[in-house]
Parts: sequence; structure tokens; C-alpha cells
Amino acid sequence: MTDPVNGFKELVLASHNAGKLKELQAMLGDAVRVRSIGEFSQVEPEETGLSFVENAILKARNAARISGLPALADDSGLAVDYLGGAPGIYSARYADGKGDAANNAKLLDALKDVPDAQRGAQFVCALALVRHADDPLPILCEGLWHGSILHEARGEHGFGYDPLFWVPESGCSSAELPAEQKNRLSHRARAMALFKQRLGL
Ligand SMILES: O=c1nc[nH]c2c1ncn2[C@H]1C[C@H](O)[C@@H](COP(=O)(O)OP(=O)(O)OP(=O)(O)O)O1
Ligand SMILES: [Mg+2]
Repeated sequence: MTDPVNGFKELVLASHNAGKLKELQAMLGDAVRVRSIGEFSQVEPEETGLSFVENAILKARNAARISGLPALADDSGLAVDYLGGAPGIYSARYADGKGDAANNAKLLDALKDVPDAQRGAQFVCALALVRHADDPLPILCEGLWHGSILHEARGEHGFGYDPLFWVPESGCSSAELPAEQKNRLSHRARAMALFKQRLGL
């Protein structure tokens, strides 16, 4: 059935990241039928924007173009205070595309002698929904999650930088949080709550 308010019944999630897809799907629940961009293409668009929002829009437009469906994209990353906000929009490519383990190792090295008081960081998430590839008014929602960077990896859940991200309100790393808890607290959860509100989901 077509949603009477928003005019769509299906949504393509414009992410090639399995960890993200799982979280976004869990947060959307059965509010809309969700497809994944992997069903349509394995080619990842180049993230050429200078902001999370620009990259989210770019990924959403690309997915809408390829799938012919409304598309929701997530551009996210970790902004570390001591590093002036790096790796930021370059978080996925921090260690030149060598993957999560290499990214985490590089971050630990960059903060090697930095004391706890200067290890503050935030996860950032920008969500963009386009109803079609040329949508002139994408729906944009953002979320932040404040924490700090640990001295070594802890925990097995989640993905990306989760093992290095200390969550003060929970007293553990974000990789030690069960999925349900991370999905209530995270930058992505905050952005998604706004998004659902905005769409009346
Ligand atoms: O909750 C999170 N927990 C841990 N790490 C996270 C989280 N959220 C983003 N991150 C990290 C992973 C990656 O290093 C970068 C996102 O990069 P980003 O380009 O948005 O995603 P991606 O390339 O993995 O997949 P895609 O662009 O297809 O959605 O930030
Ligand atoms: Mg990416």
C-alpha cells in the first residue's frame, strides 16, 4: 500500500556497509519496506562532498537513480577533538581503504601519548532521503554521539570504530553495547528518530 502522507511504500537503503544496514533496518522496523542498494549495484559512488550532508545526498541520489526507488543514505564518521575533527568525513578512508582494523590502529597511533582529558570525540551521522534522483528538497536529519577514544579496543559488537569509542553514559565501549542499546543511543539512532518524526513513521 502506498503511504498516504509520503507517497512511497518502499525505500532503498543506499549503503554498502553491512553494519550500518543492519542498524538502519532495525531502527526503521516495519514502518516501510526496505531494499538494499546491493540488490541493484555493487559499485560505490565516490564520496566527493566536503560535508556529511553533501555525501549523504550524493549517495542517496545515486541509489535512487540506480534503483528507481526513493533512497535513504547515511554518511557518518568519527570526529576527534584532538585531531581537529579528523578523520571526520574521511573516516572510512582514514587508513587508505585498508578497512576497519587498519583505521582503528591508525587512530590509536595518532592519539598514542594523548591524555584522557584530551581524547574527546563524537560520532556524526547525516541521513538524507530523496524521493527520486533529482529531488530538489531532500529530507535531512543529523545526529551526534559524544564520547572519547579509548587506549585499546574493547568489545565485539557493532562495526567500524565502535571498539575504540567510550560511551560515558553507559560506562563501556560502543562495541560492548548490545545492538538494542546502541540503536537507542547512537548518532544514527538520534538522526533516525528525527527522520521518523519528520516522516510521521
Ligand atoms: O556507528 C558506528 N560505529 C562505528 N563506526 C562508525 C559508525 N558510524 C560510522 N562509523 C565509521 C565507519 C566508517 O569508517 C565511517 C563511515 O563511512 P561512510 O562513508 O559513511 O560509510 P561506508 O563507506 O562504510 O558505507 P556507505 O558509504 O556505503 O554507507 O565511519
Ligand atoms: Mg562510504
